[in-house]
Amino acid sequence: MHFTKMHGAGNDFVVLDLRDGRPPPSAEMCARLADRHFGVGCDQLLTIEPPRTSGSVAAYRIWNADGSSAGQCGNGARCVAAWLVRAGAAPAAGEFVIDSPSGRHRVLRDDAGQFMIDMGIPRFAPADIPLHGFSEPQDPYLVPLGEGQVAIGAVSMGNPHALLEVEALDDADLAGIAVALQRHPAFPESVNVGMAQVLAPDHLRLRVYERGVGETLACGSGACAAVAILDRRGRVQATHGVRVSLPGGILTVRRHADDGHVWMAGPAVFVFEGAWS
Ligand SMILES: N[C@H](CCC[C@H](N)C(=O)O)C(=O)O
Repeated sequence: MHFTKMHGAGNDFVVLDLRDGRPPPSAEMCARLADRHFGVGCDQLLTIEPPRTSGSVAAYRIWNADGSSAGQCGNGARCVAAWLVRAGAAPAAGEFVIDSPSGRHRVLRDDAGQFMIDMGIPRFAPADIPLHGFSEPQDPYLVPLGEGQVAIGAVSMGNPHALLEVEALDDADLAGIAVALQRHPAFPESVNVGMAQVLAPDHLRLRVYERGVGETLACGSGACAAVAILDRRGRVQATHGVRVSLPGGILTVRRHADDGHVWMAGPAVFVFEGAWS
Protein backbone atom coordinates (compact mmCIF):
# COMPACT_ATOMS: atom_id res chain seq x y z
CA MET A 1 0.00 0.00 0.00
CA HIS A 2 1.42 3.37 -1.07
CA PHE A 3 1.61 6.07 1.59
CA THR A 4 2.83 9.64 1.97
CA LYS A 5 4.76 10.75 5.04
CA MET A 6 3.94 14.36 5.99
CA HIS A 7 4.14 16.63 9.00
CA GLY A 8 2.48 19.79 10.21
CA ALA A 9 4.81 21.76 12.52
CA GLY A 10 6.46 18.48 13.50
CA ASN A 11 3.18 16.57 14.08
CA ASP A 12 3.97 13.42 12.08
CA PHE A 13 1.47 11.74 9.76
CA VAL A 14 1.21 8.81 7.41
CA VAL A 15 -1.37 9.62 4.72
CA LEU A 16 -3.25 6.82 2.93
CA ASP A 17 -5.37 7.40 -0.18
CA LEU A 18 -8.54 5.36 0.38
CA ARG A 19 -10.71 7.30 -2.11
CA ASP A 20 -11.30 3.99 -3.92
CA GLY A 21 -13.30 2.84 -0.91
CA ARG A 22 -10.71 0.45 0.56
CA PRO A 23 -11.29 -0.27 4.28
CA PRO A 24 -9.64 1.82 6.98
CA PRO A 25 -6.53 0.57 8.76
CA SER A 26 -6.69 -1.80 11.69
CA ALA A 27 -5.50 -0.76 15.14
CA GLU A 28 -2.58 -3.11 14.65
CA MET A 29 -1.63 -1.40 11.39
CA CYS A 30 -1.80 2.03 13.09
CA ALA A 31 0.47 0.82 15.87
CA ARG A 32 2.87 -0.80 13.39
CA LEU A 33 3.09 2.28 11.18
CA ALA A 34 3.40 4.58 14.18
CA ASP A 35 6.24 2.60 15.70
CA ARG A 36 9.38 4.66 15.29
CA HIS A 37 11.60 1.57 15.44
CA PHE A 38 9.70 -1.06 13.47
CA GLY A 39 7.41 1.12 11.41
CA VAL A 40 7.45 4.44 9.65
CA GLY A 41 6.94 6.54 12.78
CA CYS A 42 3.89 8.82 13.00
CA ASP A 43 1.55 10.37 15.54
CA GLN A 44 -1.54 9.79 13.46
CA LEU A 45 -2.56 7.96 10.33
CA LEU A 46 -4.79 10.04 8.05
CA THR A 47 -7.05 8.32 5.54
CA ILE A 48 -8.32 10.33 2.56
CA GLU A 49 -11.75 9.11 1.51
CA PRO A 50 -14.63 10.00 -0.83
CA PRO A 51 -16.49 13.22 0.14
CA ARG A 52 -19.32 12.89 2.61
CA THR A 53 -21.11 16.17 1.95
CA SER A 54 -22.20 17.99 -1.18
CA GLY A 55 -19.54 20.33 -2.55
CA SER A 56 -16.69 18.82 -0.53
CA VAL A 57 -13.64 17.55 -2.46
CA ALA A 58 -12.83 14.70 -0.04
CA ALA A 59 -13.27 13.41 3.48
CA TYR A 60 -10.60 12.39 5.93
CA ARG A 61 -10.42 10.35 9.09
CA ILE A 62 -7.85 10.35 11.87
CA TRP A 63 -6.36 7.30 13.59
CA ASN A 64 -4.09 7.83 16.61
CA ALA A 65 -0.97 5.73 17.13
CA ASP A 66 -2.92 3.51 19.54
CA GLY A 67 -5.53 2.81 16.83
CA SER A 68 -8.22 5.02 18.37
CA SER A 69 -10.07 7.32 15.98
CA ALA A 70 -10.52 11.05 16.57
CA GLY A 71 -13.05 13.66 15.49
CA GLN A 72 -10.53 16.26 14.42
CA CYS A 73 -6.86 16.87 13.66
CA GLY A 74 -5.88 20.44 12.82
CA ASN A 75 -2.33 19.76 11.62
CA GLY A 76 -3.67 16.75 9.73
CA ALA A 77 -6.33 18.86 8.00
CA ARG A 78 -3.65 21.13 6.52
CA CYS A 79 -1.68 18.09 5.35
CA VAL A 80 -4.81 16.59 3.78
CA ALA A 81 -5.45 19.91 2.01
CA ALA A 82 -1.87 20.03 0.69
CA TRP A 83 -2.09 16.39 -0.40
CA LEU A 84 -5.35 17.02 -2.31
CA VAL A 85 -3.91 20.07 -4.09
CA ARG A 86 -0.79 18.13 -5.14
CA ALA A 87 -3.00 15.28 -6.36
CA GLY A 88 -4.98 17.73 -8.48
CA ALA A 89 -8.13 16.97 -6.49
CA ALA A 90 -8.42 20.49 -5.07
CA PRO A 91 -7.67 23.97 -6.48
CA ALA A 92 -4.18 25.34 -5.75
CA ALA A 93 -5.68 28.79 -5.26
CA GLY A 94 -9.11 29.70 -3.95
CA GLU A 95 -11.37 28.00 -1.46
CA PHE A 96 -12.45 24.37 -1.15
CA VAL A 97 -14.14 22.21 1.47
CA ILE A 98 -13.04 18.98 3.16
CA ASP A 99 -15.04 16.76 5.51
CA SER A 100 -13.64 15.68 8.87
CA PRO A 101 -15.51 13.30 11.20
CA SER A 102 -16.74 16.38 13.07
CA GLY A 103 -17.98 18.45 10.13
CA ARG A 104 -17.20 20.49 7.02
CA HIS A 105 -14.11 22.67 6.89
CA ARG A 106 -13.39 25.53 4.48
CA VAL A 107 -9.79 25.66 3.29
CA LEU A 108 -8.02 28.82 2.08
CA ARG A 109 -4.41 29.87 1.48
CA ASP A 110 -2.86 32.85 3.24
CA ASP A 111 -0.52 35.36 1.56
CA ALA A 112 2.46 33.16 2.45
CA GLY A 113 0.82 30.15 0.80
CA GLN A 114 0.11 28.40 4.08
CA PHE A 115 -3.16 26.50 4.35
CA MET A 116 -5.81 28.02 6.61
CA ILE A 117 -8.50 25.72 7.98
CA ASP A 118 -11.88 26.74 9.34
CA MET A 119 -11.89 24.68 12.52
CA GLY A 120 -15.47 25.59 13.33
CA ILE A 121 -16.98 26.99 16.53
CA PRO A 122 -15.46 25.84 19.85
CA ARG A 123 -18.00 23.99 21.97
CA PHE A 124 -17.81 24.75 25.68
CA ALA A 125 -20.85 22.80 26.90
CA PRO A 126 -19.64 19.94 29.16
CA ALA A 127 -21.90 17.49 27.32
CA ASP A 128 -20.19 18.39 24.01
CA ILE A 129 -16.63 17.97 25.27
CA PRO A 130 -17.57 15.45 26.88
CA LEU A 131 -16.83 16.36 30.49
CA HIS A 132 -18.78 14.58 33.21
CA GLY A 133 -19.59 16.03 36.63
CA PHE A 134 -20.52 19.50 35.40
CA SER A 135 -23.82 20.63 33.89
CA GLU A 136 -22.86 24.12 32.69
CA PRO A 137 -19.68 25.62 31.18
CA GLN A 138 -17.29 26.89 33.85
CA ASP A 139 -13.85 28.42 33.82
CA PRO A 140 -11.91 27.02 35.43
CA TYR A 141 -13.33 23.60 36.15
CA LEU A 142 -11.96 22.30 39.46
CA VAL A 143 -11.42 18.60 38.88
CA PRO A 144 -10.61 16.41 41.92
CA LEU A 145 -7.20 14.82 41.34
CA GLY A 146 -5.25 12.75 43.86
CA GLU A 147 -5.29 14.51 47.25
CA GLY A 148 -6.29 17.85 45.75
CA GLN A 149 -7.84 19.27 42.58
CA VAL A 150 -6.67 20.75 39.31
CA ALA A 151 -8.03 23.93 37.65
CA ILE A 152 -8.54 23.42 33.93
CA GLY A 153 -10.20 24.98 30.93
CA ALA A 154 -12.03 22.54 28.66
CA VAL A 155 -13.51 22.71 25.17
CA SER A 156 -14.28 20.56 22.14
CA MET A 157 -12.85 21.37 18.70
CA GLY A 158 -14.50 18.23 17.42
CA ASN A 159 -12.22 16.39 19.84
CA PRO A 160 -11.85 16.88 23.60
CA HIS A 161 -9.25 19.29 25.05
CA ALA A 162 -8.27 20.29 28.57
CA LEU A 163 -5.89 23.17 29.25
CA LEU A 164 -3.78 24.27 32.19
CA GLU A 165 -2.17 27.72 32.28
CA VAL A 166 1.36 27.69 33.72
CA GLU A 167 4.14 30.22 34.35
CA ALA A 168 7.10 27.94 33.55
CA LEU A 169 6.17 25.68 30.64
CA ASP A 170 9.52 23.96 30.14
CA ASP A 171 9.71 22.60 33.68
CA ALA A 172 6.05 21.56 33.89
CA ASP A 173 5.22 17.88 34.41
CA LEU A 174 2.81 17.69 31.49
CA ALA A 175 2.85 13.90 31.16
CA GLY A 176 2.01 13.34 34.83
CA ILE A 177 -1.06 15.56 34.81
CA ALA A 178 -2.12 14.50 31.33
CA VAL A 179 -2.11 10.76 32.03
CA ALA A 180 -4.09 11.35 35.24
CA LEU A 181 -6.71 13.43 33.42
CA GLN A 182 -6.91 11.00 30.47
CA ARG A 183 -7.75 8.22 32.93
CA HIS A 184 -10.12 10.40 34.98
CA PRO A 185 -13.85 9.53 35.05
CA ALA A 186 -14.58 13.19 34.24
CA PHE A 187 -13.31 12.48 30.70
CA PRO A 188 -15.22 9.42 29.52
CA GLU A 189 -13.61 9.64 26.04
CA SER A 190 -10.18 10.57 27.46
CA VAL A 191 -8.79 13.99 26.50
CA ASN A 192 -5.96 15.90 24.83
CA VAL A 193 -4.17 17.90 27.52
CA GLY A 194 -2.40 21.19 26.84
CA MET A 195 -0.26 23.42 29.00
CA ALA A 196 0.04 27.06 27.95
CA GLN A 197 2.20 30.01 28.99
CA VAL A 198 0.73 33.34 27.87
CA LEU A 199 3.46 35.75 26.72
CA ALA A 200 1.21 38.50 25.30
CA PRO A 201 -2.40 38.96 24.12
CA ASP A 202 -1.21 37.82 20.67
CA HIS A 203 1.34 35.17 21.63
CA LEU A 204 1.40 32.01 23.74
CA ARG A 205 3.64 28.95 24.13
CA LEU A 206 1.96 25.56 24.21
CA ARG A 207 2.78 21.89 24.80
CA VAL A 208 0.20 19.16 24.22
CA TYR A 209 0.04 15.58 25.47
CA GLU A 210 -2.31 14.05 22.95
CA ARG A 211 -4.94 11.38 23.46
CA GLY A 212 -3.83 8.13 21.86
CA VAL A 213 -0.26 9.30 21.27
CA GLY A 214 1.51 11.18 24.08
CA GLU A 215 3.34 14.50 23.85
CA THR A 216 3.64 15.64 20.24
CA LEU A 217 5.69 18.43 18.70
CA ALA A 218 2.49 20.21 17.74
CA CYS A 219 -1.28 19.83 17.99
CA GLY A 220 -3.44 21.98 15.72
CA SER A 221 -6.78 21.40 17.43
CA GLY A 222 -4.93 21.86 20.72
CA ALA A 223 -3.69 25.27 19.57
CA CYS A 224 -7.26 26.24 18.67
CA ALA A 225 -8.54 24.92 22.00
CA ALA A 226 -5.92 26.87 23.95
CA VAL A 227 -6.71 30.11 22.12
CA ALA A 228 -10.47 29.59 22.51
CA ILE A 229 -10.19 28.97 26.26
CA LEU A 230 -7.70 31.79 26.90
CA ASP A 231 -9.68 34.20 24.71
CA ARG A 232 -12.84 33.50 26.70
CA ARG A 233 -10.76 34.06 29.87
CA GLY A 234 -9.59 37.42 28.51
CA ARG A 235 -5.94 36.36 28.45
CA VAL A 236 -5.50 36.65 24.65
CA GLN A 237 -7.22 38.59 21.85
CA ALA A 238 -8.27 35.86 19.43
CA THR A 239 -10.05 38.22 17.01
CA HIS A 240 -6.71 39.92 16.36
CA GLY A 241 -4.91 36.63 15.74
CA VAL A 242 -2.70 34.71 18.16
CA ARG A 243 0.70 33.16 17.46
CA VAL A 244 0.95 29.75 19.11
CA SER A 245 4.55 28.61 19.59
CA LEU A 246 4.75 24.83 19.94
CA PRO A 247 7.93 22.74 20.21
CA GLY A 248 7.66 21.84 16.51
CA GLY A 249 6.72 25.19 15.06
CA ILE A 250 4.33 28.14 15.02
CA LEU A 251 0.60 28.10 14.22
CA THR A 252 -1.60 31.17 13.87
CA VAL A 253 -5.11 31.02 15.29
CA ARG A 254 -7.80 33.65 14.79
CA ARG A 255 -11.43 33.81 15.90
CA HIS A 256 -13.72 35.57 13.40
CA ALA A 257 -15.87 38.02 15.37
CA ASP A 258 -18.80 37.80 12.96
CA ASP A 259 -19.49 34.06 13.17
CA GLY A 260 -17.27 32.83 15.99
CA HIS A 261 -15.42 30.40 13.73
CA VAL A 262 -11.81 29.67 14.67
CA TRP A 263 -9.31 29.57 11.77
CA MET A 264 -5.86 28.04 12.04
CA ALA A 265 -2.93 28.49 9.65
CA GLY A 266 0.39 26.71 9.56
CA PRO A 267 2.80 24.54 7.58
CA ALA A 268 2.11 21.25 5.79
CA VAL A 269 5.26 19.44 4.67
CA PHE A 270 5.77 16.44 2.36
CA VAL A 271 8.59 14.26 3.72
CA PHE A 272 8.71 11.09 1.59
CA GLU A 273 6.62 8.55 -0.34
CA GLY A 274 6.67 4.90 0.56
CA ALA A 275 4.99 1.55 0.12
CA TRP A 276 3.82 -0.78 2.83
CA SER A 277 3.14 -4.46 2.20
N1 LIG B 1 -4.94 12.99 19.40
C1 LIG B 1 -6.12 13.72 18.92
C2 LIG B 1 -6.21 13.68 17.38
C3 LIG B 1 -5.07 14.42 16.67
C4 LIG B 1 -5.03 15.88 17.00
C5 LIG B 1 -3.77 16.64 16.63
N2 LIG B 1 -2.70 15.92 16.00
C6 LIG B 1 -4.09 17.93 15.86
O1 LIG B 1 -3.27 18.43 15.08
O2 LIG B 1 -5.20 18.49 16.12
C7 LIG B 1 -7.40 13.10 19.54
O3 LIG B 1 -7.39 11.91 19.84
O4 LIG B 1 -8.39 13.84 19.66
